[in-house]
Amino acid sequence: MIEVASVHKSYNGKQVVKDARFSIARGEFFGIIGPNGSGKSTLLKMISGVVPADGGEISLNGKRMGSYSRKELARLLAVLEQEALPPVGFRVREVLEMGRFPYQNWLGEEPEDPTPLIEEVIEKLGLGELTERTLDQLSGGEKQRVALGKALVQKPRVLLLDEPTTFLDIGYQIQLMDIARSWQKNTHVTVVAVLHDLNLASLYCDRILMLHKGNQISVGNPQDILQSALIEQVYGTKPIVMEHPVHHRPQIILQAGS
Ligand SMILES: Nc1ncnc2c1ncn2[C@@H]1O[C@H](COP(=O)(O)OP(=O)(O)OP(=O)(O)O)[C@@H](O)[C@H]1O
Repeated sequence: MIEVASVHKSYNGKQVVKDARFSIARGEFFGIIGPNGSGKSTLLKMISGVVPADGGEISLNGKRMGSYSRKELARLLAVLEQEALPPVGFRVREVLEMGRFPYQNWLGEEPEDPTPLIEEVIEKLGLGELTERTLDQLSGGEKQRVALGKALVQKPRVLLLDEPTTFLDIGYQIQLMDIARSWQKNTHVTVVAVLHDLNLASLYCDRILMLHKGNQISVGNPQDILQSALIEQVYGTKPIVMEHPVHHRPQIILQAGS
């Protein structure tokens, strides 16, 4: 359970996240949406502990984030962001093995052999043919799958995804989101995902937080949040919102301007 209470953050005197307050249940798939610069990544970075909040409190399982050691946090949280990948000379298998660092002693050993878990992730993410390649030999989409693989190998309680579908074609977007969701269902990991694509947010999230200029506009299920008038107010463009014929969730259809 993640609790965010009255959290705010400023850069150069400008508040970029203002009074964020919400909670995320264990095992929930929680989305954060909002226009460019609305504070999504900053909020995610505060949840992961990378960026300190200026005020308010974030707690995880009833304990303040600041009271966890770095190693404890690394076992609890994994973040998917491409910048988190190591230098390009590393091979894919080595990168996946790095996901086990939080569990290793100073000799690089851990009580249980992680190989079956690493093999499971390689298989689930279809990385089999890439394991001996170095990162500079991968496409943007392949790197994104490796970054997700490293995060899953970490076996976190909370998986933080910062725009996970960037660089991915529609097939891989769905594949990555499906993998995150099936992992969530099987392991009860809590997923917090910053998403630009409102249709993906609609299809995969249990609840969504909408931000606008650092303000928390609303938190609720996709039907509550993905309404045409609210989207227009926040994004400045009016979409048509229909019910998805298969999933019965909001489907956002963009309209070209005149
Ligand atoms: N390290 C920083 N120093 C100064 N300003 C920053 C820093 N990081 C973010 N900002 C500013 O804070 C605001 C929110 O940025 P943030 O990256 O959280 O937004 P976002 O909603 O994730 O945007 P995008 O959708 O464009 O990725 C922006 O105005 C940004 O310029």
